[in-house]
Amino acid sequence: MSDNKGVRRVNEDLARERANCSFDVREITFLLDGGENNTITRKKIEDFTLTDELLSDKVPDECLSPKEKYENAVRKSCLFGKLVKDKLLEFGGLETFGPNSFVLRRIADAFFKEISPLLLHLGMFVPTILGQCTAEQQSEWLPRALSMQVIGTYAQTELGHGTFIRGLETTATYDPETEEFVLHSPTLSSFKWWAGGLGKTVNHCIVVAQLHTKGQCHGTHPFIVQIRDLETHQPLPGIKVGEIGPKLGFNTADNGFLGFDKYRIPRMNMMMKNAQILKDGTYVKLDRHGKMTYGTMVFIRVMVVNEVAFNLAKAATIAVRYSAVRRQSEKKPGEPEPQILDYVTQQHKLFICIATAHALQLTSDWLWRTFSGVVTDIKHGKTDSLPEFHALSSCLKAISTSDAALLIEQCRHSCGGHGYMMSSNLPLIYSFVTATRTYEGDYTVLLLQTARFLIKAWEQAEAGKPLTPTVSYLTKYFKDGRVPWDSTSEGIVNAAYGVAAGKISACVKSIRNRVKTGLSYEDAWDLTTVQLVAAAEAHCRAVICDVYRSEAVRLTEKSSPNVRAVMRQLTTLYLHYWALERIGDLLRYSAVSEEDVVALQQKYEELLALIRPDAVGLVDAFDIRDEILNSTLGAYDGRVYERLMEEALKSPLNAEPVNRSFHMYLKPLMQGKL
Ligand SMILES: CC(C)(COP(=O)(O)OP(=O)(O)OC[C@H]1O[C@@H](n2cnc3c(N)ncnc32)[C@H](O)[C@@H]1OP(=O)(O)O)[C@@H](O)C(=O)NCCC(=O)NCCSC(=O)CCCCCCCCCCCCCCC(=O)O
Ligand SMILES: Cc1cc2nc3c(=O)[nH]c(=O)nc-3n(C[C@H](O)[C@H](O)[C@H](O)COP(=O)(O)OP(=O)(O)OC[C@H]3O[C@@H](n4cnc5c(N)ncnc54)[C@H](O)[C@@H]3O)c2cc1C
Repeated sequence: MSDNKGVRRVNEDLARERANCSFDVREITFLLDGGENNTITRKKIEDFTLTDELLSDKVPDECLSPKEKYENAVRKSCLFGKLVKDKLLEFGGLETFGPNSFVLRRIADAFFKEISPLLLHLGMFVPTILGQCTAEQQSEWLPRALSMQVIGTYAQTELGHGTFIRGLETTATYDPETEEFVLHSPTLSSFKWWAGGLGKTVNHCIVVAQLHTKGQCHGTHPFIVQIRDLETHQPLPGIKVGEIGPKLGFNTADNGFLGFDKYRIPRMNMMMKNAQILKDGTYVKLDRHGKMTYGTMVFIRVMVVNEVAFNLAKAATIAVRYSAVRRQSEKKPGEPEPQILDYVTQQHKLFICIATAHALQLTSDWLWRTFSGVVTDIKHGKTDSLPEFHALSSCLKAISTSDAALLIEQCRHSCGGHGYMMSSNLPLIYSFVTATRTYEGDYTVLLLQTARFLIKAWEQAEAGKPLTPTVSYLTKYFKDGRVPWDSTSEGIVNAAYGVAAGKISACVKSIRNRVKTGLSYEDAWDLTTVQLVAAAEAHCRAVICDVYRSEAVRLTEKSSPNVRAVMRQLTTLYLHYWALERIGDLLRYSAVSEEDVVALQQKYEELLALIRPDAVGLVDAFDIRDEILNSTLGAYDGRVYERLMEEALKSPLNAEPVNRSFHMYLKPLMQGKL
């Protein structure tokens, strides 16, 4: 596969796909990056960070022991941290990145095949200092955290409780005599469990604990707690800390446990932006909304939507490129084996992945802008937009993580046996993304939070009160009756809102009927939760369809006709896919007819055929470098079989022709001497 100058050639099928692509790939890259300048900046950063020799591992990470893997991840995290500090700050300072901090996440994937043990430091420790500390506290902690003298994590979840924050058992009892809090873990179930980096890496953590003062409990509050000596790294007296053991993924994140035995911290280590303890132990509540201490979780839920969109784009890139290279079976007797991308079933598996990566990325950009507005409101003392934003970010986090995990697994299936290889990177991408469905709020629990908001919104609509933007559609669909059917993209989005409204209405009726039978509201709610989760999902799907369609139209207003055409094909494919997936709901809540369903299916199959010639161009437009993709199946040049063999030869089992187990066990067994 090399020409005589030693330059590696691109696989011929991939080269042909690229030659036949109908549009300029760079144009879509610019759209996805938010403009050509962002692409230029990203590429510059990638160019000077991804050349480092520390990227290459002689032995694949997956062949190392858990301890070696962790140590390698710490080594790389420190080098990555230094690189960020030295080179990127030189490049213009972190502030110049803005939403481009996503570029850092992208680059980080080239350094860590799994997770950096420092992810929680930058991902949650620093944001919580920014969101929960007073200005004075920030000036104490932020410089130390940013210069990595203090390395931290976020320890909220306990062995006994993750979802139910009010049920956390760790206590922080104020002692006015010494002006200290006494942290204590009264039970085994109160041990902190899961925090990333806690097991071996961090020296500080944010601990969420029940605050007691003057004999009263004031609920959960965050505290900054030093847990290890800065010089020796030994756990401090009164601290019991360790790592929780192997997991499905996240195996380099040293998730940990932590218990306190009457451990004392200074009063000022309580994060005091939203509530304070005065020296004499008086509790002062500053949070007028009541849930401002949940702020870091909301921030991460917003970040996670972008995170999973990017990971789905990686999986789609791997699977589509591989499907263009891989040939299998025959369509007609005697014909050459086709590229597996030519099977319509394969297109059905993969093109929805490309479209969903776009849908989630554009929705994430929109969510980020909405979030910035909410943050500005809060800075001006306005918290009215928080309930709606909590409902919106909760359902988008739940649906995006769940859809992405399912589709990444579909990408793996679509690569057959080779997709099962760790070197394809699909198992690691999946193990990372499937965790996002649970952490930062479980899927069902978050959809029920959204449902709570939707039911209230329905009641407001009934009472003729004004509704906030994302639920204003309820007024339109308030009256019973089926939504008219119209097979245009706009018509499908309207029908999706109609379905959501129909489901919310059905939930309201169920709850009310159950209450009429004498049940309490809580019991009636509980019995209706299957429908409530489905209603929240329908609402969220309508929002994603709406945002994706309108954002794609807006972004392509000035695009070339071919780019506009292919972007339109993808949005239409996405809307048809979901209309067909939820056809039962449409038959129940809209006027769609059987002929309309046939037409939807036919149009969907036509779209698969239209997108087919551009599939490789579309994944190339994600512009994910080989170092970041980290995949034998998905590299730009398509040298799939060569890479699979190269990686196989790196296996430690291939370092010697005969393994010692032959002499120890097999031979004695063969000779009847065991
Ligand atoms: C939502 C809950 C389940 C609520 O439970 P309850 O019903 O018990 O709540 P309450 O009674 O307390 O309150 C009800 C009331 O409050 C409203 N509410 C609830 N939450 C909020 C909120 N957040 N904002 C606003 N309002 C809120 C709710 O609507 C009700 O209102 P009404 O009464 O009016 O109806 C809650 O308890 C909960 O959230 N549980 C989930 C727990 C959770 O999420 N835990 C997270 C632990 S930390 C974690 O998991 C970390 C994971 C690892 C993270 C890795 C980060 C990677 C991400 C990438 C980031 C990249 C960073 C880049 C850095 C780099 O360069 O690398
Ligand atoms: C990889 C990973 C990393 C993590 N990192 C951190 C970290 O750094 N810091 C940290 O503090 N935590 C962390 N967590 C913990 C994470 O936040 C919790 O696991 C998550 O919030 C879910 O809580 P839980 O485990 O208690 O699940 P549970 O709440 O016990 O959920 C179990 C089941 O019960 C259901 N359920 C629970 N409550 C309800 C309800 N009210 N109604 C209906 N169904 C319900 C859920 O839907 C689920 O099916 C991490 C978790 C993972 C997997």
